[in-house]
Parts: sequence; structure tokens; C-alpha cells
Amino acid sequence: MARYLNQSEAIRLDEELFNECHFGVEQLMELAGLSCATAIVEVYPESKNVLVVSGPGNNGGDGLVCARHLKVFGYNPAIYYPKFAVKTLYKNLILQCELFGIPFLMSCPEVEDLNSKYSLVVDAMFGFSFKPPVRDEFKDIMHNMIQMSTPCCSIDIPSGWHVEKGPHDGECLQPDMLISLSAPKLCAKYFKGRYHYLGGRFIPPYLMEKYHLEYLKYPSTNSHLKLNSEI
Ligand SMILES: NC(=O)C1=CN([C@@H]2O[C@H](COP(=O)(O)OP(=O)(O)OC[C@H]3O[C@@H](n4cnc5c(N)ncnc54)[C@H](O)[C@@H]3O)[C@@H](O)[C@H]2O)[C@@H](O)CC1
Ligand SMILES: [K+]
Repeated sequence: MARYLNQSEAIRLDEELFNECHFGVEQLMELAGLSCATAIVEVYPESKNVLVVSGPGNNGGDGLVCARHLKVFGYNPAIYYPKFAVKTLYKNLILQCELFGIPFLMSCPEVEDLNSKYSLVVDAMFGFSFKPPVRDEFKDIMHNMIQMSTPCCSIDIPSGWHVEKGPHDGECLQPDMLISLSAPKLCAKYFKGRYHYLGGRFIPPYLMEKYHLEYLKYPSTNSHLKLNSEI
């Protein structure tokens, strides 16, 4: 059984990875995004037309990295990035995606587009720093993703969910797949989809112990691990 982190534990673990272990954000984001891409390839080998919806923070950055690796693995990803990136970190990731020939959508895709053009939508809008309610610039895409019939794979947290209490008032995203990074957060207890994975394989042993995280055995060289047994 994996242990579930609350929001402040997830934020503290993240800070310790950067401040005490001196990992760079690019380092961990690359590993996190790669693990998401390899998990997606395992679960959806035929779903080549993927839309990655990336938000303004590091969860969105994971999505950009994931899109680039999916492209390398022979998928046809497109990206919707609703909020203009200011930080160099995200601008560089966007440039790299463009250099790999990944298109960026200029406007919010309608539900019909999500259903007809894509066989998978990757939700990389918000991660463990999200505080509800969803702000205006993300409302349309959130609404359309809730309405769509295309399967959704959420990175770390199903976007719009409370990090601890899960889906709250009103309609919420119900992803088919959830890839928890480092460790599942409390909201993962409410996940009803078919595939729950753990991704990222970069926590030093002393932090595993400090946060009482279970040593789960990643198969071989994989950086993703299936947590439930529905597959
Ligand atoms: N510790 C780890 O294991 C790692 C975590 N990473 C990723 O980093 C994520 C956390 O990243 P961040 O702390 O940057 O935060 P998030 O990506 O969760 O979101 C923060 C951004 O969303 C905006 N936001 C928050 N609430 C909003 C609302 N209600 N409406 C609209 N916008 C809102 C904030 O203004 C900010 O720009 C994790 O979930 C994970 O995906 C990885 O990149 C690297 C390693
Ligand atoms: K997400």
C-alpha cells in the first residue's frame, strides 16, 4: 500500500528535494514527465493522437516534457497552453516542443474537437499547489474536458480537485488514469478510474523514511509503477 500525502507534506517534500538535495527543477521535471510518457505508452499503446493541456505551474511543465517524450515515442501530441508563459523554464520547454514539431492550439478546443480529434487527453493543468475554485482563464477548457468522452490521464492530481478532499461541489473531471508523482496525495483515494500509476523515481532513501513512504518496487529500469491491479 502506498502512503498518501496531504498538501503541506507534498509541498514540503518538494521543497526538500530542491533545497536540501539540490535537485534542479529541470532535472525532476524531466524525470517526472518521462515517467508519465512511459506510463501512458504502457496503458494506451494505440492512442497516438494526444492532446496535452498544460497549466501555468510545474504540473504544466511536466505536461510539456511528457508531450516531447510522447513525440519521441511515435505519438502525435498537440498542446493547449492557455496561459502565456513568463518564466524561462517554461519558455524553454515550449521552444523544445516546437522544435520537435509539436503544434500548440491557439484557442480552447470545443468538446466535439476533443472527442473527434484526440484518443487521449493528458491533464497537466494543476498539481499539488492548486487552490479551488478554478480561475477564469481555465474555466472553458476545464468545462470541455469534463464534458468530453475521450479518456483523460491526469498528472499527479486530477485538475480542479481539492488536493486532499478530491472532487468537490459540482461537476469534476473523472480521469481514466492518474499518475501520482513521488507519492499519491490524499485526493487519490477518490480516484475511480481504471489505471493508477506511480511515476518519478527520484526520492532519496532518507526522504522516503522521513515521509514514511513505502518502498515500492519499480519493475526493472521503469520509472513508472502500476498501483492498482485492474490492468
Ligand atoms: N515533488 C515532486 O515530486 C515533483 C513535482 N512536480 C510537479 O510539480 C507540481 C506542483 O507544481 P507547482 O507547485 O508549480 O504548482 P501547480 O502546477 O500545482 O500549480 C501552480 C500554478 O497554478 C496556479 N493556480 C493555483 N490555483 C489555481 C486556480 N484555482 N485557478 C487557476 N490557476 C491556479 C498558480 O497560480 C500557479 O501558477 C506537482 O503536482 C508535480 O506535477 C515535478 O515537476 C517535479 C517533481
Ligand atoms: K493535473
